[in-house]
Amino acid sequence: MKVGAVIVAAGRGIRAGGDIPKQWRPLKDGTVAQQAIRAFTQHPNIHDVVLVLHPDDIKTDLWPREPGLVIANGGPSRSASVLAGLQMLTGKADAALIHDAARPCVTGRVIDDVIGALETAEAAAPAVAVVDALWTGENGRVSGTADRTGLYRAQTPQGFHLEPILRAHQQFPEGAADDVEVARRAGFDVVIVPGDEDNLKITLPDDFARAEAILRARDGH
Ligand SMILES: Nc1ccn([C@@H]2O[C@H](COP(=O)(O)OP(=O)(O)OP(=O)(O)O)[C@@H](O)[C@H]2O)c(=O)n1
Ligand SMILES: C[C@](O)(CO)[C@H](O)COP(=O)(O)O
Repeated sequence: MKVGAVIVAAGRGIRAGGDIPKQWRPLKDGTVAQQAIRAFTQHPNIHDVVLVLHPDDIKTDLWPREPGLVIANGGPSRSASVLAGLQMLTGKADAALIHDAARPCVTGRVIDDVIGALETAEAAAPAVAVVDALWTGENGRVSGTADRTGLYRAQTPQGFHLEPILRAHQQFPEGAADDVEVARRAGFDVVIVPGDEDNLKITLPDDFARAEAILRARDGH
């Protein structure tokens, strides 16, 4: 099974603040996106990597010119960006791992587990079980509680066989929170593989320091 990767990096990182989109901010010995990209370009079982960029970023020097990267134009939603990336894998891969450029701490173990699950599963994605109590809140006060049984926090990379997920995204183009949601709309069976608490999505300003500490601890410096 030939596996490709789609790294979606066409967002604007509004919640993270800063002068440039979060995926282009410095992180350890590169940028946020570069750390995510390297996890896939340096993985022995990933053959093609597509980087999906916002049109405003393509002509800039913000994005890393990593060797072998194929570039796709992102769209107005994450789903649209994913579809653009998947289309660039047509004819090149049997399966696709779809990953947020905003998740720079992804490990080879998570990538291996998603690829391994695809040997027998229609789709596979990493997640961590919810272990905290869950509330609803209004105006700074608890308005209710919710049962956490069976709830997971989804991560990426989310893995699929290429043609089915491409068709699913074409069939269900309206925004979805993730690719598993699109796959479920198309009736796929999705296997959960163990996620990683360190595989955070950089979303808010404080997340950069946490990701930096994770990467430095992993390398011992
Ligand atoms: N139209 C979009 C929106 C998001 N993404 C990518 O999808 C990933 C997850 O999205 P999110 O964390 O929400 O990133 P942003 O949309 O940039 O963040 P914000 O909502 O704070 O603007 C990111 O790597 C982002 O670059 C994308 O490729 N195309
Ligand atoms: C795809 C994702 O990272 C899975 O948890 C998440 O849904 C992205 O959400 P965002 O609002 O686009 O950051």
